[in-house]
Amino acid sequence: MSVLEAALRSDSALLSIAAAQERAEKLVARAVPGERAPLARLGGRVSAENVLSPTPLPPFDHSAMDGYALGGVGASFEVRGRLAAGDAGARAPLREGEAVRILTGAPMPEGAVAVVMQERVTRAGGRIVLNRPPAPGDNIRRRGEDVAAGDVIVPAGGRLDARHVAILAASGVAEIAVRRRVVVGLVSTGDELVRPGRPLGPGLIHDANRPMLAALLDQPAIEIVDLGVAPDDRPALTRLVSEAAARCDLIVTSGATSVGDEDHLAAAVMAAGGALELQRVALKPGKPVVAGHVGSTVLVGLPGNPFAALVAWLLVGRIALEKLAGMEPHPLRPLAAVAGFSQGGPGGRTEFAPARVIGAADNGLPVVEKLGRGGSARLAPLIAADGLAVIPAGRDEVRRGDAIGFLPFVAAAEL
Ligand SMILES: Nc1nc2c(c(=O)[nH]1)N[C@H]1C(S)=C(S)[C@@H](COP(=O)(O)OP(=O)(O)OC[C@H]3O[C@@H](n4cnc5c(N)ncnc54)[C@H](O)[C@@H]3O)O[C@H]1N2
Ligand code: MOO
Repeated sequence: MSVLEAALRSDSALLSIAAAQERAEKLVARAVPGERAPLARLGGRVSAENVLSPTPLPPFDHSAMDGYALGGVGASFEVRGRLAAGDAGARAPLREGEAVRILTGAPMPEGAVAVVMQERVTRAGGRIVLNRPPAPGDNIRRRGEDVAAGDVIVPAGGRLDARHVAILAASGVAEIAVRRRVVVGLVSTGDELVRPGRPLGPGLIHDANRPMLAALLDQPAIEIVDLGVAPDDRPALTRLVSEAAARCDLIVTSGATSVGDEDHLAAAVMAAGGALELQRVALKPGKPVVAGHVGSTVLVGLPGNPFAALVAWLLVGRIALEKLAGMEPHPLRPLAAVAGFSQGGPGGRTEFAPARVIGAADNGLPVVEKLGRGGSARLAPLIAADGLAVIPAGRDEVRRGDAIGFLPFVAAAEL
């Protein structure tokens, strides 16, 4: 038995979640390389460069309102001409006592001190009288007040969404460097697994983990490779892991991580020339999660029980994926919440349990109730849950009203 196998099989001390996250990050030497992508393809991708605005925003001083640009600070003005959005600009500077009819977005004429909204003037023939004079500078949007030319408008390592696309488009940038999609291979292990849609024989169950992970990773920054089910057979699993390492940046397996006779993952990783550098994490459920390398490919081995696989992925696996994707890994941070239940403490592991928000405490924090009776194989409680209650390791007990953590599913869903 190798030292690693011995460590896996002993009841040695557990890695803290923070230590496991640090190791998961260190497993990744570098992010995947970059490529160029147009605006229409940026949603959900990760920027690979600090993008500088080639132009100030707004590019020229313009009116924020429909009204009149005023030359001077008087109470009555002679209206001379009209400026609309898209006009190149006024032919002559405004003089004291003159105003120009101006529409939102039109360039400010030289000499204008403010724009008055049309609702605040009385127009009589060719003149306006101000009901309420504006302060100097009112309703003028200045060139560069939003963005100066050369400002970083999109930082490297950000997950891009509509906000980033808006500022890039406004700056006239049509494409940027993004990380190429991370190729993630998904493998389920176990002789008992049957693809959903096929009938079950005696002793068999449907594979829930691979479809679950595929749904979780169905994101623009990721290309999923479905590697199917590996049997409980060391040579077959070794072959599959070797082949996957040649094609993928990250391999995510489930099952075969624990100490049973058919738990072959650690041995298969070693036989494929790899090594596990993370195992036994203080997670409840999810303790048997492992991670390591096969060549330059990172491998994350999730426990077989589906809820344990989900928790181990969210807390440990996704850290490696974020680093590969070119992001600064950001561990999920539970929100402050209040227990709506009482129970014994989780011992040396941090407990995650399906939970629902049932109200607000006097201090405004959400009160959460646990759903189901626990168990890393149960899925039904997740359906009625809003997220996961988080009970930190080391608590002796949890009493109704105690401070606990809460991880909403919405926060956990995205890379
Ligand atoms: N003696 C010990 N036994 C176990 C320990 C332990 O510390 N000592 N840990 C338990 C914990 S905790 C978990 S979690 C499981 C993890 O086991 P494995 O990762 O080795 O997973 P398997 O044994 O292959 O499967 C466990 C369970 O999950 C079902 N499974 C597996 N894959 C799937 C899938 N793709 N979809 C749905 N269900 C799946 C499998 O049939 C088993 O019922 O080990 C405990 N044992
Ligand atoms: O911790 Mo296991 O991961 O309970 O089911």
